[in-house]
This record gives sequence, C-alpha cells and structure tokens, in this order.
Amino acid sequence: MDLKSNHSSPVLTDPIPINKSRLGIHSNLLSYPQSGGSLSPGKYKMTPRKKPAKLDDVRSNGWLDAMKSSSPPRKKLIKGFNIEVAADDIDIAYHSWMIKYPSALKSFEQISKHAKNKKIAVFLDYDGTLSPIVDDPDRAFMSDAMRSAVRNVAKYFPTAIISGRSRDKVYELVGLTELFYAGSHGMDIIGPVKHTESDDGHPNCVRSIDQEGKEVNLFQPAREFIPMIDQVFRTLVENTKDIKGAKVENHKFCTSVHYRNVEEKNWPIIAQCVHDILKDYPRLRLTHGRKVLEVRPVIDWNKGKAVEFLLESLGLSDRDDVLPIYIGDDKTDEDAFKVLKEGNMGYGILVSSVPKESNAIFSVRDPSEVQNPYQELYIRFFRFYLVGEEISEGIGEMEEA
Ligand SMILES: O=P(O)(O)OC[C@H]1O[C@H](O[C@H]2O[C@H](CO)[C@@H](O)[C@H](O)[C@H]2O)[C@H](O)[C@@H](O)[C@@H]1O
Repeated sequence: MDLKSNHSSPVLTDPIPINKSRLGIHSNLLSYPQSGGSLSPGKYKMTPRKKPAKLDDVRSNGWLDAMKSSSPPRKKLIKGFNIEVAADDIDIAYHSWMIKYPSALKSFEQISKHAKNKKIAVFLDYDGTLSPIVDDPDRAFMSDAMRSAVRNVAKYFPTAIISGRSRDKVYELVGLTELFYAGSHGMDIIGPVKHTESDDGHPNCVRSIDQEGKEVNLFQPAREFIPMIDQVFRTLVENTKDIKGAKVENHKFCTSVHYRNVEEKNWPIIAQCVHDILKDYPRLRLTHGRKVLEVRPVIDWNKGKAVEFLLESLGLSDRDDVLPIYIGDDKTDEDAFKVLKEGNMGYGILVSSVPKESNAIFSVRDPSEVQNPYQELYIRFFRFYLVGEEISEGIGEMEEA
C-alpha cells in the first residue's frame, strides 16, 4: 500500500452503501429506516430492547448456519442417522484436506529455501494461534514456552500481533515490548516511525509514545466510531444480560458478543439482539469469529490492510527480497491470507484441526504446532543467517541449539 498516494481515509463516507452483506440478509428485510448513520453523538439511536421482537430475521438469513459452523464440533454426525463418524474417517478427511493445505511443519524445508536471502516479517493472530481456545476469553493465556519462542524469533524478524481484541488487552496478554501490536482487527495499530515523506499528513496516523517511551506511529482509521461502539457495547450488555452464558466485550473500535457458553437453543435470541442493533446503526456491520459475533464499522479496513500498512511502515513493501509469514486461525485472518496470496508475497499458515476452505498456503493443527516450528524457525534461521549453515536436515531431526 502506498501511503503517500493513498492519503484518503478508509472510512466510507456518504453515501453509505446499503450493503446487503452488512446484515447478511435478503434485500426485502432491509426496509428499516437509515437512522443512526450520523456520527454526531446526540443522534445515536439508543433503544435498549429487553427481548427481540421476532427471531425470523436470523433464521432466514443464514446467521444461524454461520454461527453453528463457526467453531466446528469435534465429532461429526452423519446427517439423519445420528451416528458418530469414526475418528479414522475424520482423520482421512483431514489428511486429504492437507494435500491442498500441506503441513507447515513438513514443508519447512521448502519455506526455508524460499526464504533464502530474504527478509522475513512475521504476523501472528492471538486467540487460537498463540493461545488455545478456551471457554472464558479472559483466561486465554499463552504459555511461557510460546512467549519465549515468539520473543526469540522477534529478535531476528520484525514481528507483529494482529488481533480482534483491543490493542491494550492483547499487549497485556502477550507482554513482549519488542513486537508491534494491531488491535480491533487492525483498526488500532502501533507501528514504527518511518522518517520519510510518506509519514506526513496521513489523516489517521499520529505520532505517539509507547510503553517504553519510544516514538511510534499510532494508526486508528476508525477513530470517529469510538463513542458509537461504546454505546452499542452498552446496549448489547443490557440486551443480553438475561441470556445465560452470553458475554460482550468492548474492543474500542469493535465489540464482540460471545455465545460459546450459551445453550444452542438460545442462539437465535442472541443473534436477533445483534441483528436489531445493526438495523439501528447502518454504519456498523457484522463479522463472524469462533463462536462470537463481532460488530464493527463499515470501513474498508481489515487484517489484510493492517499487514500491508505494517509492511509499508517497516519499509518492507514492494520488495522482492521480503517474505511475510502470517499465522492465524479464523475467518478474520482470511483477509490477511488473501493479501499475501494475491500479492504472491509470502505464506499464510492456517491453524485448524478440521478441514476448511482457506486462502492460506500451509496449515498447522493447533497452537502447539505453531510453537514447535516457531522454535525450529528460530534455531534454523539463527544458524542460517548468523552462522551461514545450510538448511538441510528434516524437521524434528534437529538437536537443541
Ligand atoms: O483475532 P484474534 O486474536 O484471534 O481474536 C478473535 C477473538 O478472540 C477471542 O475470542 C475467541 O477466543 C476465546 C478464548 O479462547 C473464546 O472463548 C472465544 O469463543 C473465541 O471467539 C476474543 O475474546 C474475541 O473478542 C476476539 O474477537
């Protein structure tokens, strides 16, 4: 992305597109008045409803299907027979899927060779990638071993965390000062100061000071949505308070409604609460995560754009000698995989224990498979870059450095 020539804000201004996919519903359900579009705080529509009027919207528009498939069950049922498919069958399906998305562990040699004489930049999602998925989002901790692997790799390769959580929260969870952080799906980025002309005058980029007292660039393309998101967050807390297990998080530039701990029979109710909010706020839209509904501004910004922004800030864009690697596990990471794939500029690695379509090139099964090759990456590249040793051994054959 050329920041110099692209100084326009990613915030979509008037006319606000009535995007059917914003609500994910058929056009005849979009006859609500376009109120709430103004960003003036006095004009927010705040009509907390205890109970959604009807559940038909979310039943007919595919939300429930998306909610059910957002974090697949461990065991599959054969439709109509209620028989569990044997673990072996699931393994066979997984192994055939891996022909299309080969294991990053087994492809290490190929990745390493392609990385020869290139500068690697590493981008990491947090939940489901660095930390295992757990029931309570407040207890999604990464292990010390994972932290140390990330720290070691970041010594040699610029590394950024790009998370759906707020930047402060993900920083608190990771706790490494040597990384760059992008929160709220890339809508809140702290990146390096690049002392070039392209820094000047970007409307959403300001100089700031980080926790270490270092000068940094703070990029917040959805800044004007902060009060709106806060109001939506508060309304959602109020409207879901009687739904057992529901949890709402405020990430400053987006808000998440978790249904992992909600009984499945109540999923339509939670979906309808979110649906009703979106009807009142046409400048917000829905995205799906793992057992979570996320409400965010209708702006042309996502994790893929965040990767491009960070590469540009690091002086690593439009270069043949750069190899970005992005590791992530959910739908929001697909935007980043797509940027790398379409730009033919690096590798997306999907973390998934079940087969699913992706724009990633490689796969790993779970966070433990992120950590091991990560450590391996460090050891090998340390030798390769600093000691000049050829990369020839197969993975797993390495002794500890
Ligand atoms: O972009 P990410 O760093 O992957 O963040 C995406 C969401 O992650 C968190 O929720 C997910 O992880 C939780 C803890 O394991 C789990 O309980 C939840 O079901 C998952 O959806 C976070 O709480 C969300 O706010 C993020 O948007």
